[in-house]
Amino acid sequence: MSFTIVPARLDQADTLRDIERAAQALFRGHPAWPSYADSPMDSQALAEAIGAGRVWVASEEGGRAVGFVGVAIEDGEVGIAEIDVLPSHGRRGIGAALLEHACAWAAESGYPSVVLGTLSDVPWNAPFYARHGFEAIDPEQYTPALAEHHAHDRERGFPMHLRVFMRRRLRAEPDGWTRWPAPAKLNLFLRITGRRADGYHELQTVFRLLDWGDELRLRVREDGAVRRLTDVPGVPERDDLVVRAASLLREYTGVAQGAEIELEKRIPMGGGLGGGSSDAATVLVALNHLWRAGLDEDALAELGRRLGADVPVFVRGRSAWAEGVGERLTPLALPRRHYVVLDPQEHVPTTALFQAPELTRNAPPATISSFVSGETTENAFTPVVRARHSRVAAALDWLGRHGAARLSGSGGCVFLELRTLEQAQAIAARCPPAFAAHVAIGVAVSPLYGALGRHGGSASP
Ligand SMILES: C[C@@](CO)(OP(=O)(O)O)[C@H](O)COP(=O)(O)OP(=O)(O)OC[C@H]1O[C@@H](n2ccc(N)nc2=O)[C@H](O)[C@@H]1O
Ligand SMILES: Nc1ncnc2c1ncn2[C@@H]1O[C@H](COP(=O)(O)OP(=O)(O)O)[C@@H](O)[C@H]1O
Repeated sequence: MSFTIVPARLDQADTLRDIERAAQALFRGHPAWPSYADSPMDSQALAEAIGAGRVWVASEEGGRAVGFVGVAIEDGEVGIAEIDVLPSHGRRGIGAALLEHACAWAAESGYPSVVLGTLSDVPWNAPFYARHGFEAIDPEQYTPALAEHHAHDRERGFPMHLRVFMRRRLRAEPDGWTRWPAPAKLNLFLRITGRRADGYHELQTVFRLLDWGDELRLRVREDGAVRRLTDVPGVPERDDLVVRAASLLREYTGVAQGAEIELEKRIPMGGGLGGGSSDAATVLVALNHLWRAGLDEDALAELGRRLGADVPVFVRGRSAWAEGVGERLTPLALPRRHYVVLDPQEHVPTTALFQAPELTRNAPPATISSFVSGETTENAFTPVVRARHSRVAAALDWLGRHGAARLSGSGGCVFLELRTLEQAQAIAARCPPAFAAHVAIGVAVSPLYGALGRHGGSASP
């Protein structure tokens, strides 16, 4: 029997919980059984991990999920949060393949190690992980996250004499692939203050970067070719901003190398979350590093601006106040906030909206202080998009029942800002099936720079 390992889909969450339950049943009679049975995976946390691309399933031919692995980042290393295989499918190498998949993901992402908690006396636990290069961690050496897991296990009545935390040190992937995040953005407000001679609009906005987004895999090619290996519906290879970014960087720097690019798209395209722009910025920053092209941030941001108005903020990697067409940036320290982002799954064309006669394009300039005080939160596109796109209007209305819902960029995604993760999760959990909901945290510094640091570059923009 053959199987494949692919990112989990949200509609598989219940199946994964069933697999967990079936796998745990093997522990019946073991002293760990009561605490396992008492603490199944939290469904909202599982949905978020799937949405973040941190869960992979092993599927049989025909698509049935028979096992899965989920990871979380803790203290700068990757933790195996859960790994389960249906007992009926045990002893076929599925668990080993899932474990290796998670370790390869961690190595490509530049993490130094993978950790997990397991049972010392169960043959398919600690001895299995030891065969895969994991070593027991001395309790004296626990990281804060492991110490917390340990304390939590004790509290829930876990048999602590059998508890063992293990770590595997990683080496760079031998095939040369590296992984890089491309975060989404929200526009916390957007005002159009004028129109330039070239037809572009002068605007003011606040870009809030999120900890959630697309993921790119990059590998240097020595023959100078730039290739996208992933099909993106509606975007031919040569038009893809990732290919255009790589080609522009090559031409500008005269670097002889090329690149292979794979894309894991999660950010809805044309959703006002800046997905294509962020992908392009990630390619610029990552290939500048991998090709040792040596451009500084200003030069990369300028190349980014040639690709699109939203690219520079992702290159600079800080949530910011923006003016001009979005390239004049002032980093902004924003309070820690959580967001529910709804995708109404309706494509909203940016160019047509900028051309809409009813768009207010001569607003008086706002000030940073009027934004910080909470006075300025409007988005100039909202009335235009509401009138033209009924699904976006419905998403604004639904989310608006829970607070001050806003449009991001030219839409169609809409969002609500919340103080706590729990508030955001509770709203996302009630989201009608017509919209896709994501929960994300606003970040001061882009996760792209964390990845650059892990890959040996500078971790701060
Ligand atoms: C509205 C915003 C707000 O962040 O975001 P999105 O909704 O696209 O995410 C941006 O200004 C969009 O930036 P971006 O999507 O990079 O735009 P570009 O590719 O440069 O331009 C697409 C088209 O939009 C129009 N455009 C764009 C930016 C701008 N300041 N004035 C414009 O008039 C132009 O007609 C241009 O041809
Ligand atoms: N790598 C890419 N990802 C997404 N869109 C891309 C990409 N390359 C080119 N595009 C084009 O850019 C358009 C805008 O995409 P995107 O940046 O995701 O949305 P928005 O500008 O609304 O925030 C897409 O509709 C698509 O035609």
